[in-house]
Amino acid sequence: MDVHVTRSAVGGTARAPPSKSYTHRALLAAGYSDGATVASPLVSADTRATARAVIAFGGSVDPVPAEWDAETDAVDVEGFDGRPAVPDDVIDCGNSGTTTRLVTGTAALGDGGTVLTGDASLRSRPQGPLLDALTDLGVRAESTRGNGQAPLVVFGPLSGGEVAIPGDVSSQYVTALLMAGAVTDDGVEVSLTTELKSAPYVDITLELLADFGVTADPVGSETADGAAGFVVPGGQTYAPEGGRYAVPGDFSSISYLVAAGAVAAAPDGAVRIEGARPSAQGDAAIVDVADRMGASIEWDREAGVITVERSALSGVEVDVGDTPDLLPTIAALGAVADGDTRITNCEHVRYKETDRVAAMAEELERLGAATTEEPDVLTVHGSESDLRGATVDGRADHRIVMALAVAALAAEGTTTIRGGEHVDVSFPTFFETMADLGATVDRGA
Ligand SMILES: O=C(O)C1=C[C@@H](OP(=O)(O)O)[C@@H](O)[C@H](O)C1
Ligand SMILES: C=C(OP(=O)(O)O)C(=O)O
Repeated sequence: MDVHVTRSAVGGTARAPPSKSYTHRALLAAGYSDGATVASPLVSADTRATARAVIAFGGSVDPVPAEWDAETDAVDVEGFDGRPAVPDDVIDCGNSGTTTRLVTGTAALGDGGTVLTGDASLRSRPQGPLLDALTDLGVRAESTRGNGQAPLVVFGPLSGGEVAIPGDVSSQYVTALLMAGAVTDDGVEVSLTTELKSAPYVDITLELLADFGVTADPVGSETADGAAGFVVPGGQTYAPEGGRYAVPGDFSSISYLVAAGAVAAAPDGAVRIEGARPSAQGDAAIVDVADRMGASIEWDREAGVITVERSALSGVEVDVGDTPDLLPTIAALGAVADGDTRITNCEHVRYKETDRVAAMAEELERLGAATTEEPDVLTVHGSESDLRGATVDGRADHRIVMALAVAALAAEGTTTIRGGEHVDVSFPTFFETMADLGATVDRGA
């Protein structure tokens, strides 16, 4: 689907969608339990994939994922109580890396084989370190093509143990081992052979596990950042207090709304974002990044409200080691800001739905921005007056689509974004939300 976005001013109040990361974990944790309700889940393509996996392992999900819609404010899960059944069929993880990695961990617990696959993007993403770790733990875990990518075949059962894994490809491997490790007989101890990238996502896992009554800890640090590894005792039971877990708002999604306000809030107007309560999400760093670039931004943490006004932006340096999903947003902000925005420590951002470093460099160039790409640094040489509407390719990647839509708000004329439908992965109402804020958005053919 082509979406046409014309330079326009925005203003008013928007609500952050629920967090994708917490929703995946909460659904799977509810699957590991004997039953729990996930309140205010994100209803999206990726979270449906995790719910389908819970069903494949013998859980039940009400309403079923195919029937989730905008009115779905809670999902009741009857879990498989730590003992996943062997699925009747292949598990289709769609476009979702989180589903694939976390569910590979679940598959390892089964007393039989599980096959996982997904779309072309998913089948190009790295799974090798997780397969190797499971193999070291005595599980047969293979890529059918022998290239470390899905389709994957996993034969459990896993009883636990000690394992070493690199941390610089995906933190989701650690999350998978911790979530599954809690219901093994012996527990799992993971030691990191490299620095951990995307560390706040492991903090999200630890926070959610604690809310489900499961103990897991970093080794050698208070948080995932700087930890030498992680340990989760076995034989634990997943059970959230009161049988219910409520998902907080999503700061990766909030980043597009913050950026829209920073580049295009009407004079005398502001974008107000509700649902922005503090949690373990590293992507809350977008507030600080926008502030450093010169945006007028305030975050009332207690009320969970962010208010952004437009002001002149200038380039900054940002390390995205902890916050890979912010790269597209920061690159879009950088295109509008004056001067250079250097986004460093971003090699792992190349392993997402697409190579997001190359994608943002190339697509922003189409809009008139100059960029310089190095293996782990993206520099955007920004200047709002250079931006002109053009046809850009969203690369079948939700975050590229949304970041380009933000840049389009500040580009002269109209920008056509190919593949607008991919926002369904994490923020299905993105274009409605932008239109409600006053952006000129035409979702034509
Ligand atoms: O665990 C998670 O929920 C996620 C972890 C991050 O991936 P990596 O750990 O692979 O960097 C992030 O990019 C992804 O969108 C969601
Ligand atoms: C990379 C992402 O998700 P996943 O790894 O689950 O595909 C994302 O949402 O940006």
